[in-house]
Amino acid sequence: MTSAVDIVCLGEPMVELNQHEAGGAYHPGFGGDVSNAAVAAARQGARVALATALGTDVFGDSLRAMWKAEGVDDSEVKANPDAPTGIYFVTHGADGHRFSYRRAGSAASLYQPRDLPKDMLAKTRVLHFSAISQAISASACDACFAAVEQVRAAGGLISYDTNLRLALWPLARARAVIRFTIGMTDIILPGLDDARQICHAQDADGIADELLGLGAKVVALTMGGDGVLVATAERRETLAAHKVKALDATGAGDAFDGAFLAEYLRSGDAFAAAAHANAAAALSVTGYGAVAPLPRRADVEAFLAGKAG
Ligand SMILES: O=C(O)C(=O)C[C@H](O)[C@H](O)CO
Repeated sequence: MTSAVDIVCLGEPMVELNQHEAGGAYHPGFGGDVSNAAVAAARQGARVALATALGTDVFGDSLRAMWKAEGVDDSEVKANPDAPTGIYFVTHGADGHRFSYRRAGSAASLYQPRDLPKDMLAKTRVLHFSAISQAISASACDACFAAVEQVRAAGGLISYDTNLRLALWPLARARAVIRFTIGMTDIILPGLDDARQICHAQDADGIADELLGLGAKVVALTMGGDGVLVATAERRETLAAHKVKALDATGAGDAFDGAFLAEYLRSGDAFAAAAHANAAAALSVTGYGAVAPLPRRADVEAFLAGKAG
């Protein structure tokens, strides 16, 4: 019997090789946007599971070991002996971080609707996935839509990050799929740069209006140094960004997503959840890699208490 979880994260986990300094060594870590969000939520106390597939290789084994240590449920992660686990490299330049993928034909990209964990999806409170989960292949995209149908039929919430990666698909297709998907989501978590490519509006308020108009119930628009705009049909608030010494923004949006969902499920308050997630995301950029610097609940609370005091 599948035990109930709070959040099922659907998408591709990967091993990360992060070059901290130009010309320097690549440091191993973990990535994959929804896996990052899963760990971020677990570190805030949520019960989280992954729905995906991994290769039966050392990279897949290391992701499973990491999830075990983090308390993330991998019981529904398929093992595919015929396809590899994806990897990606992170390099840093004057214009920020850059990703180079080695993921074509990965086990996660071969994921199909029939691989979905039906029982788990019927019980979860939230399904979280992203446009990367859809961009990696047609079958993975089909699995996302099938999962949305199953979770909505069972009364769960749909959370979606637009994570636009134009190395994976062309903008016209991405925009069409993302705009259609937003119509099925309860919680939409875009970054401002993505939103400007997906929406007609270019200013934060106009983007929030457009996303609510497409059907989202809660919008949390992350705007880097300009903070976060949180909007529902009834209320709207901008939270200022926290000033921290930023080293690597890889996965900052995923840190926000996971912390937001964990806190939203705890309090039912999107504005309190965004304040918590805003602090978690700020802390996540103070170290290298998508997963290692993700803060725990105590870190976020201490940080916020320090700000208040
Ligand atoms: O870009 C991707 O597909 C990844 O999942 C790699 C990173 O971990 C992710 O982009 C960070 O948000």
